[in-house]
Amino acid sequence: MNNGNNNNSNLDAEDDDYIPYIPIKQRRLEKLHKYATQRRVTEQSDNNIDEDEDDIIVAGPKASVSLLDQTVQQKLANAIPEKTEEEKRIEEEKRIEEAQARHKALVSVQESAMGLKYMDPIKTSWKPPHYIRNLTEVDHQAVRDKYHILIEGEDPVPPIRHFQDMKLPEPILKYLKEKNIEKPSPIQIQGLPVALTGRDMIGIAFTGSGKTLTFSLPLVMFALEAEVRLPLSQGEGPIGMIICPSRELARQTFDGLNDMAHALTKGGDYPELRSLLCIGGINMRDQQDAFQKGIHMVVATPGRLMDLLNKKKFNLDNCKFLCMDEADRMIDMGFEEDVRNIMSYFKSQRQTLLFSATMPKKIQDFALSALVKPMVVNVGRAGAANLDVIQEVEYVKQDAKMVYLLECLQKTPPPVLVFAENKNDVDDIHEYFLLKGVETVAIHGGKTQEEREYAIQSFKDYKKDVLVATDVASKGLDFPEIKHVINFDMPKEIEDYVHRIGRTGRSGKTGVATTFINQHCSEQIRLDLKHLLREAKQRIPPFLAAMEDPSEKYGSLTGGCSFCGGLGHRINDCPKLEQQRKQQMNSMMSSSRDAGGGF
Ligand SMILES: Nc1ncnc2c1ncn2[C@@H]1O[C@H](COP(=O)(O)OP(=O)(O)OP(=O)(O)O)[C@@H](O)[C@H]1O
Repeated sequence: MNNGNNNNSNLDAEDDDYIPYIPIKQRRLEKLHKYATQRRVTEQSDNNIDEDEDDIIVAGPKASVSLLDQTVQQKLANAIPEKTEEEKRIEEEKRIEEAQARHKALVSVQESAMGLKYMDPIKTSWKPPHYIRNLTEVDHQAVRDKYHILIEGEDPVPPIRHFQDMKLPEPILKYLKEKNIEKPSPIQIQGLPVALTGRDMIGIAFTGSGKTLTFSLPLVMFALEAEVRLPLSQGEGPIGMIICPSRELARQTFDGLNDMAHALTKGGDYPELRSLLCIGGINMRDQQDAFQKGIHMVVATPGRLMDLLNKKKFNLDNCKFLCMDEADRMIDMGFEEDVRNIMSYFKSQRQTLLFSATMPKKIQDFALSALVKPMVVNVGRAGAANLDVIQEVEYVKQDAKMVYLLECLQKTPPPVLVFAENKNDVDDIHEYFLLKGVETVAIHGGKTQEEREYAIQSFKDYKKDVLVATDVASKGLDFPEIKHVINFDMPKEIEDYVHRIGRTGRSGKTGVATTFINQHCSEQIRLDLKHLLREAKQRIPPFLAAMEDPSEKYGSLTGGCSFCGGLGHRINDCPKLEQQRKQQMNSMMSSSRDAGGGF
């Protein structure tokens, strides 16, 4: 990216190659502590302290340790009581988490370079009605308790149980009614007032629980307020932006925004609000009208957005609202660098909202330092599966999967969604179903945009009974009435599993999810799955029940791994963290090689 701040960009890039570095001072102290403990326990000489090649403390006889260090060692040996295994484990976990959290933030490069930190949230003119404001915090908490809403953050905004009390324009209330959205869902009860007041927010709630409306409606209100104050003209805008990890999800969110905007112009004396969809594979000329009159809202995928910003098709000078949907998935899918770069296009403070059904602590840490007085609104454990989904896990041998898949289609009436990890499998299943006379469509990254849109639309319109897809379709897509999700294979990450099965059991309806498992899936993911099933009070099949359980080793695994959210392990054993470290190490080694430097 060339944004006039190359140095900063380089700094930023370095941040992304970040290897959790433990400062020398800390390593030394840890080493000293280890040394002191060993001395007390074994009473051995200190010749055998050092095992690591890169230790800072010099290995060898005591004579080679400085007097100062010897004094510190002696003090530590006398002062620090020996820690239990549990204490050490907790300490180690904390250290890993802190190392991960450092240098990861959702701030623009300039802001971070200038040390700029916003202290107060963005101001909107929206306020809860006085009769809600007059209630006590105890009353508000009673509402939260009733709907199992957990919040964190200073000056909490009150929850509101009825759309009618949210000061929404009449046409919006009518629109919601027409869509059979009568009462706010728990995430909306708390999330809508938070977003409408302009507060930064992390919103976590089950798949299918109405998160999209929680951020889309405030954006429409924000854009409306801005337009009423000072109408946009050509080349201006956007006022706010939603970033989604996939094209399909972006389109769905875009359609929702447009529906609300049309409801406003159709049903009342409200100005026109224009939105722009920025995704790969569509022709921007088709949206020339929005460009010409000024754009209020943008819905985009990160890559395409970067492209358009680079080409100066529009700018974010007046953009004051940013929402990242499926924020954790976006970072996991490798868009972190893009997101950072996008941040550098903002010229002033914005309201930032992050939403997902799965939000491991690493992503919360990534964001929290950049959010201003944020409120975290949480309905259910982050990463927990939707309890309206009946989860069935079956052991199916690799070569029996295709035939058994056909049999599985009989479990429920259509529509059925089948997930497979790779494109070839999707194509094979698609072909097999067509041969068997099943009305099927398929989507994956190798299909053209037209093919993808045709598949989604014909499935949504009930013209096709089965959609076979890679994970593209798992994130946030809202297909009404899906009866059954079949996982032809288990995804590599438990969050993807939660998102996949969350395509059914939406807005309070029950659905079934069947997952094929065999020896091809890793032990780690099987353990995470076992814990997830247990948490959701689902049947655990014998081959998972028989697996050795690490919770026996550690006592309780409440909350699971704080890095990836998997329930079957702790951060110390996290395979994803390990993989990330390896990647970082590789990229550092290659950049070091490129620069002709040594390690
Ligand atoms: N308060 C409500 N009452 C009834 N239905 C609702 C309500 N809010 C949203 N819906 C409907 O529920 C469905 C799921 O909502 P949505 O797509 O926002 O879920 P989500 O939480 O974003 O799920 P995911 O995590 O999969 O993205 C949509 O069809 C939406 O129209």
